[in-house]
Formats: sequence, C-alpha cells, structure tokens
Amino acid sequence: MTERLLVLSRHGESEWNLKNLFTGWKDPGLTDKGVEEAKAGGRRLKALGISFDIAFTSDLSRAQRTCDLILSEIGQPNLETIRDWRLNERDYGDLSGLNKKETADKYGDEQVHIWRRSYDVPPPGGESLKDTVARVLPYYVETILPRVMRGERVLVAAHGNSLRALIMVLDHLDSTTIPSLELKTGVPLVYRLNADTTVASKQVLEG
Ligand SMILES: O=C(O)[C@@H](CO)OP(=O)(O)O
Repeated sequence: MTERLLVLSRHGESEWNLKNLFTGWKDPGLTDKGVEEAKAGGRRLKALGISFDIAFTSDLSRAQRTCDLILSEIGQPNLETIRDWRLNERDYGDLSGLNKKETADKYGDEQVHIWRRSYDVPPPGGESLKDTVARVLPYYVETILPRVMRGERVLVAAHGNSLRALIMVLDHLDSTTIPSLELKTGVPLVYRLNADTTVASKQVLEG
C-alpha cells in the first residue's frame, strides 16, 4: 500500500522569536533552545520509525538548520533537500525587525492582531496570509504533492505562516477559523494522505 507521508515542521525557536521581533524574510539563526527543539522533533519522528525520501525547506537559515537537525537525528544527514523561497515565512514588510510588543503599544493590540493573524489584511509593505497561500499552494500542488502521491516520504521544514497557509488547505480551514491556528516551534505534524489527496490522519508530535 502506498504510504503518502507528509511531515511538516516549523523551525525551532529563532533569535528573533526570543527577542519578540517581527521576522518575516529576515534571516536570524536558531537559539540553543531552537536547536534542541529541532533535535527533539527529529527524535520523536525516529521513535515512530519515520524516515524520508526527500526534504523541502525555505531559503531561510532557521528552517534549513531545523531541516538538517531533524535529518541528522533520524540518521539521514545527506538526504536530498530542495530549498525554495516559496516556502519562506510570510513577508512582514515594514514591520520586519520591529518589536511586537512595542508595535502593539504604538498601533493597538487589535491592529497588530489583524496584521499578524487576519487572512487577507497585509502588514504595511508585506504579505497577507492570502498572499502567502497564493505562492505556497501552487508550489505544494505542483512540486511537493506529486511526490507524496507516488509514495515518496516527504519532510517540509518551514515557517509558522507558510505552514499555516498549507495547513489551511489540508485541514479545510477558512478565513474565520485560520486566525486561531498557532504552530509551535519545532513540533512535527505527521500527515498521511488518501488516494484523492485529502487528509487520512494527522498526528501532532509534541513532547
Ligand atoms: O515574526 C514572524 O515572522 C512570525 C513568526 O515568528 O510572527 P507571527 O507570530 O506574528 O506570525
């Protein structure tokens, strides 16, 4: 039977997650805790006997490092890995590098929540989640999904919002339910798909 395994993981905690800064396409590295989170995710996958045929990650180092750490933990350090900007974090535009708390103090909690979690309101000069779906989804459908459907076991190590964009489609969330979906750093989500590409099962590998 074809396995159709798709594992998604947000990167481990980054330096800017720790400092509470809007990150987007900026490229901070992982903190020590982030490294540990990524390794722990790898260990949980290993404990389930999961291994991969191909990995995908973004153009950003926090996701690439997370991908490498997961693959090392499961004993596949040299696995073919494809990097693509379409898996990048949502571009935070003019907010990139600003402190989230200070920005909320300046513009109000409600406005900042709209910029952070609404479906179709972009932050100034940046991408909305809808814009992010518009680049992540074609990449998923054209490049990632065909591999899953032919039985390759696929790892995607990416970002909070590029994965929220993908999960919105996989889990049939809409613009009213997506705002409450939060992804923890370094926690792998194990999806198994049906022959019609819908989700057969989903497991959250939390510690
Ligand atoms: O700063 C970012 O790029 C993201 C992820 O850390 O922030 P948010 O929680 O607002 O989606």
